Amino acid sequence: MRKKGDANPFKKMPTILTPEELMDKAYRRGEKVASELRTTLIGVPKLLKSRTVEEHKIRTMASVVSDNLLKIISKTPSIDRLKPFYKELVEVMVGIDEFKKSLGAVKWASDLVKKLGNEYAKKARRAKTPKEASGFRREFVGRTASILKQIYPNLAFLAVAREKLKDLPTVKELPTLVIAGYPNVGKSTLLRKLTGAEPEINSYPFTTKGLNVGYIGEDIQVVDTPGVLDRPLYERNDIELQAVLALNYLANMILFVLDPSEYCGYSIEEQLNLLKEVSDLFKVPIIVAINKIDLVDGERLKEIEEKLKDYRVIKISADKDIGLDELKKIIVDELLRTE
Ligand SMILES: Nc1nc2c(ncn2[C@@H]2O[C@H](COP(=O)(O)OP(=O)(O)OP(=O)(O)O)[C@@H](O)[C@H]2O)c(=O)[nH]1
Repeated sequence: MRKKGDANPFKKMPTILTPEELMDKAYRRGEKVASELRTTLIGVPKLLKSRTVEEHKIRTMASVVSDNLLKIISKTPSIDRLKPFYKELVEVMVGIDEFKKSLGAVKWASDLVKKLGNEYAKKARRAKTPKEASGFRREFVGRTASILKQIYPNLAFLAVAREKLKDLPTVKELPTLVIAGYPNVGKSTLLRKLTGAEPEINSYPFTTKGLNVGYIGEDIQVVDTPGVLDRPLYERNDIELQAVLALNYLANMILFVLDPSEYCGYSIEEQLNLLKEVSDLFKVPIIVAINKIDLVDGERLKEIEEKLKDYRVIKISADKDIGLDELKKIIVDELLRTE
């Protein structure tokens, strides 16, 4: 079986501190180390004592700042190694270039603060007077604060990016069926019936409803897309469209659900137009499920099937459990075969 891949890779990104918060944290840790040291250095000559205290203060502050920045980088997934689905969404939501640039700036600052920490710690250790030792420490603090100020825009960008990206849907790296169709045609009923359990609800960029994800056994992922693939594309702005297009990287097969009873509130013509759009947009096999067959007579069904001659069609009732075993078999055969 294929590796399942993990959850949304941005979930692990740490909270990004502001420069002030980070300096504060470093300062407090430095003070703590210094006060602990002072108690162990009672009786030590004044110059030696202040050299030691300042050196350790500098080293502590440098590593708090440098490690904190480094943690942002190590806990952020490498953009170049992201799955195409996530990569596409990062591009749409925050921009890959700016994202990489900001991480680069953070790395630069982390390295520089570490280097300065070493330099100033050595200087403090060799200071000629206690005043000079504390002067070196103050200089180090000033330079560190100004480095952090310089990367403030990058940190702010990353904080916003994290906020947006941490809620991306959790999808696994499995053969995936994407369900499309107008609202109320029976998509979520079908998802529930196909996957057995209540689907996991994930948010999805630029929609209010999100993605619902379920699994057929351990091998197939089924994604329902309320608010994403359920209305004509011309009604969407560019950014929404790109979020729809990102599904191209997720879908191995589309199940388009059609409601022949039109109780969903959309005419057959409207539904066929959306089907045409979806099939033009996605370069993967499409199956059309004519749902709610319990609500229409045979004559009407024939008429509709006639209009779907170009598609692979299956007639079902999600609610009344008609044709679902056959549909499931088609999905499993198709997805595990094309894998
Ligand atoms: N009679 C009948 N009703 C059905 C069938 N399938 C779904 N329904 C009903 O149709 C209504 C809409 O079904 P949903 O599964 O919520 O539709 P949806 O497409 O997920 O709707 P959105 O979440 O708004 O996109 C519900 O009241 C279902 O009970 C069916 O095969 N026969």
